[in-house]
Amino acid sequence: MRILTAAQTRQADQATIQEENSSSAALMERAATALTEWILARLSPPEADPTLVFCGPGNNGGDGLVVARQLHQAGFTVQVFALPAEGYSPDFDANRQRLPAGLALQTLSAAALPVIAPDALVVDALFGTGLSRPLTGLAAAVVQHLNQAPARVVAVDMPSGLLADASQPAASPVVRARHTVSFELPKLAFLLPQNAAYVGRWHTVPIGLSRQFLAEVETNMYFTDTALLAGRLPARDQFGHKGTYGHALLLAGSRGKIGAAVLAAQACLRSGVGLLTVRTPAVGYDILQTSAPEAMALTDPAPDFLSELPELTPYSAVGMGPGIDKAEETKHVLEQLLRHAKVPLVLDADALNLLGANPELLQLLPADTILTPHPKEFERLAGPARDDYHRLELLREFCRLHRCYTVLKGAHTCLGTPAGELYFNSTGNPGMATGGSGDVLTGILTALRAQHLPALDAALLGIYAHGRAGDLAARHTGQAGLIAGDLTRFIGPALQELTTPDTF
Ligand SMILES: NC(=O)C1=CN([C@@H]2O[C@H](COP(=O)(O)OP(=O)(O)OC[C@H]3O[C@@H](n4cnc5c(N)ncnc54)[C@H](O)[C@@H]3O)[C@@H](O)[C@H]2O)[C@@H](O)CC1
Ligand SMILES: Nc1ncnc2c1ncn2[C@@H]1O[C@H](COP(=O)(O)OP(=O)(O)O)[C@@H](O)[C@H]1O
Ligand SMILES: [K+]
Repeated sequence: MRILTAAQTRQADQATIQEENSSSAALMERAATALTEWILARLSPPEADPTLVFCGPGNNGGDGLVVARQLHQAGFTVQVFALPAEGYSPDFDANRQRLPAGLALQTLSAAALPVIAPDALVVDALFGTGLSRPLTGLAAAVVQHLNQAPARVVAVDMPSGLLADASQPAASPVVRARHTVSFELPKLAFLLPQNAAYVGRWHTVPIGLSRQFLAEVETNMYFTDTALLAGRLPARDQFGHKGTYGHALLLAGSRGKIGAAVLAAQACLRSGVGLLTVRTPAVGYDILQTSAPEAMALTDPAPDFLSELPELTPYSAVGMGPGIDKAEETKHVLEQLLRHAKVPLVLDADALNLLGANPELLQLLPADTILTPHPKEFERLAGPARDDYHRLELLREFCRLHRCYTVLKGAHTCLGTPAGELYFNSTGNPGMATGGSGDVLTGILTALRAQHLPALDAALLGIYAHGRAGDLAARHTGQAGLIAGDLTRFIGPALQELTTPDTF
C-alpha cells in the first residue's frame, strides 16, 4: 500500500467525498465510528471508567466529539473537553450540536485541568494531520498534563503534536500514546524508531477512502504488504531442474565466525536456489560440510580469512559479507569482485564496512547491487544522519548516486531504490534482534537473485519473507527464545505464501 503525506491524506478525503457525492461530515462519522468500534472490541464500559476525550479545534477534535457521543451511547462514563479557540471547523461545530444532553462539552483552562485517574481511558483528539506549527500555551500544557497522567491514551489518527511526515520542532511536546489508531493507511511517522515512544502501538482501521485515488496518487513511499508482492514470485516449473534455479556463490566467514557462513548458506538453500557453493577460509571446511551438506565447499587457501576471489563463471549471483573480516586481503577480494563480477551482487556486514572505509570502491559498484546495512553500517557508507527523516534522505541520495538497492535494516526495514522509492517492510518482530538474523537475510537475497529475479522483486520478496519467517518462528519459540537458525526453518513456508498460484 502507499504511504501518503499529510497533504495527500486531505486530497484522499476530498476525492472520496466527491466520488461518493457525500459530505465531509459523513466521512468524519464513518472514520470516528471505525475508531469507536476499535475501542468497543477491546474494552467494556467498566474497563474504561471514566473515559476522557480531549478535543482540538479542527477535524481531529470533530472525530473526538463523535467518539465521545458513541461511547456515551454505548454505556461508557464519558467526559469530553475542548481547547478554547477563536474558531472551530464546521464539522466540529456540527458534532458539538449532536452531543446528547447528558454529555456537556467542557472548555479546558490552564487553571483547572481535569484530574485523570490511573484507570481512566484518555482519547487524544487534540490534533491530527492538520498540525501546522509547534504546540505552545494551553495546547502544550494539555499535552504535558496527559503525559504526566498514569492513564492509557488512545490517540485518534496521530499522537497530538507529532507531524505526519517531517521532523518535530525540538521544543514542541507530543502526546505519548499507548495506542494510535489511524485511518486507512499508516503514516510515515509511525515507521520511524524516533517516534515509537509517542505512537505506541499503531493500528489502522479502514474507512472506505477512494480506491481509485489510493491506486493512482503519485507517491514514492510504500508499505510492503502481500498485495504489493502479488505476481512477483513465480511458481516452480513442473520440469524445472537444479540448473533452472541458478547457482549462488556465498563469500562468507572467518575464524570465529564460520557460523555466519552456515546461517547464510542454510537460508540460501531454503530460498529455492538450484545450487550453492560457499567460499570460506580453510578453517570453515569441516564445519560447513557438516552443517550444510547440501552446499558445496570451496575453501580459500588462507586459513582464517578470505584472501582470493575464486573463478566466477559458474555462478548466477554472488553474496559477500556474513562473518568475513576486514583484513587487507579480504578488501582485495571485494575489489576484485566489484571489478569482475558480471552477475548480481548482494553485499552485507564487513563487505559494507570495507566499502565505507575505502569509499573509492563505491565507484566500482555494479548497477543493481543490493546492499544490506543496519543503521551503523549505513552511517559508515553515507555519513551520519541528524535524525530518522534525514537518514531517509541520505538513503535516497545514496541509492540514486550508486544506482543500487539499499536495505536499511530495522523494525520496519526500508528498501531504497535507484529511482528514489522507499519501501517499508511490514513483517518481523523484536525476536529477530539477535545475532545472525542479518546473515539469514543475505542468504535469502542471494538465492532470489541467483534465480534471476530482478533486484527490486528479490529485495521486496526477500525482506518480507525474512520477517514473515521470524513471525512464524516466534509462534513456536516466543520472541525471546528466537535464534537466527530458527528463521531458516520458516523461510520455505513464508515464500510459499508469496508464490503466485497456478491459475486455471
Ligand atoms: N481520511 C482521513 O484521514 C480522515 C481524517 N479525519 C480527521 O481530520 C483530521 C485532520 O483535521 P484538520 O485538517 O482539521 O486538522 P487538525 O484537527 O489536526 O488540526 C487543525 C486545527 O488545529 C489548529 N492548529 C494546528 N496547529 C496548531 C497548533 N500548533 N496550536 C494550536 N492550534 C493548532 C488549526 O488552526 C486547526 O484549527 C485527521 O487527523 C483526522 O482525525 C476524519 O474526520 C475524516 C477522515
Ligand atoms: N525489532 C525488530 N523488528 C523486526 N525485525 C527486526 C527487529 N530487530 C531486528 N530485526 C531484523 O533482524 C535483522 C538483523 O540484522 P543485523 O543487524 O545485520 O544482525 P546480524 O548482523 O547479527 O545478523 C534485520 O533484518 C532486521 O530487520
Ligand atoms: K490526535
